Amino acid sequence: MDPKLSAASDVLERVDRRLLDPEAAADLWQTGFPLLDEELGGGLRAGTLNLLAGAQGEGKTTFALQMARQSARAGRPVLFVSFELEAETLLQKMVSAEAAERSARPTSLTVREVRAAFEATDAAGGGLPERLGRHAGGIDALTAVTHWAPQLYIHRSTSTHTTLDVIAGAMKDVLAEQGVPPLVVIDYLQKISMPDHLSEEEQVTRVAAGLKDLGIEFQCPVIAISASDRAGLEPGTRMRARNMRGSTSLAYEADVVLILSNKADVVARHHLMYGSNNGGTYKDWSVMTIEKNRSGRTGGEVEFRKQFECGRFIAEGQFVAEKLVDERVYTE
Ligand SMILES: Nc1ncnc2c1ncn2[C@@H]1O[C@H](COP(=O)(O)OP(=O)(O)OP(=O)(O)O)[C@@H](O)[C@H]1O
Repeated sequence: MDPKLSAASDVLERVDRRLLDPEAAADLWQTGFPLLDEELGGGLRAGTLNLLAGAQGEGKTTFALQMARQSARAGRPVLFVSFELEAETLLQKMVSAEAAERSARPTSLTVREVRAAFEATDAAGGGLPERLGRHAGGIDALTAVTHWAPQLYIHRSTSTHTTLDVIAGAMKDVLAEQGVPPLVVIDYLQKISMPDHLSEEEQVTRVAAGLKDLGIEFQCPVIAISASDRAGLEPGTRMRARNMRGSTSLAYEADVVLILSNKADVVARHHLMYGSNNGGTYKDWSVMTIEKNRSGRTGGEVEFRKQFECGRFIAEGQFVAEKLVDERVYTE
């Protein structure tokens, strides 16, 4: 019988077996952002395509890295497909984020300091422990990262060579080595190599369908960052799911669509003028809108404070209390 064909009774039995076996992998991956997990009905699900889009520089890579770190820390493998940044750059952000999370102080080991240690431009000597050990929390952060680092696989990808098949091959490799499928992160979807004769719309359609298939085949979640179309980058526009490049097919294939916006750009004008908060602090927050959500409520708005100098968002977050608007209230 086709292994993809199952009687509902088999499904119930499978769930029951899973519940009784503490070793069996759960089908939910927590994101590390408790409010987002709540909105998603517990976390990211096996077999889903989860898109992350947003304004330029608003922290898409940072957010995705944080979800990757959460999974690795929980002992579950991650495949990070990076078209944008070198593996070392990603790790620098993660070491800094780890230090910040462990520190009660508002300032902590910054990405810049970690980079100086990695690149030996810090006027210190020795290897990583000696160089990071000069900073408060440096050794603890390095120890923590070293502990979960075997779970994180980084694929340095290029738009000329990294096809869906290459990504599937990397997923197979991780599965073979770890015995369980990885959480997959793609940074970013429109970079995946496709035959040149296809239009961009066709390329994006096939990539989205292919990523969804991989999630189903390997029974893992796929998180893909999406680039914005020109309209979504226009000043005066709030990016929406429809502004993802190749959007019709993307939104159709996706199970979850998350959009990051700068709070100062999307909060209604009266809050800026009369609210207890002000523009200066609103810009320190990113609003995440849950524009599509197959397993829960759609339209949820949660916000996270940025700490980009330490390569992270503060994970606790809060629900957005203010009214948000589609048009930016001011442009610079
Ligand atoms: N060392 C640092 N200190 C402070 N801010 C930084 C540092 N490195 C990067 N940033 C800022 O952090 C922000 C988030 O970067 P990130 O790469 O996560 O955003 P993104 O939305 O993925 O960006 P893009 O649209 O360029 O792909 C950017 O605005 C970037 O300028």
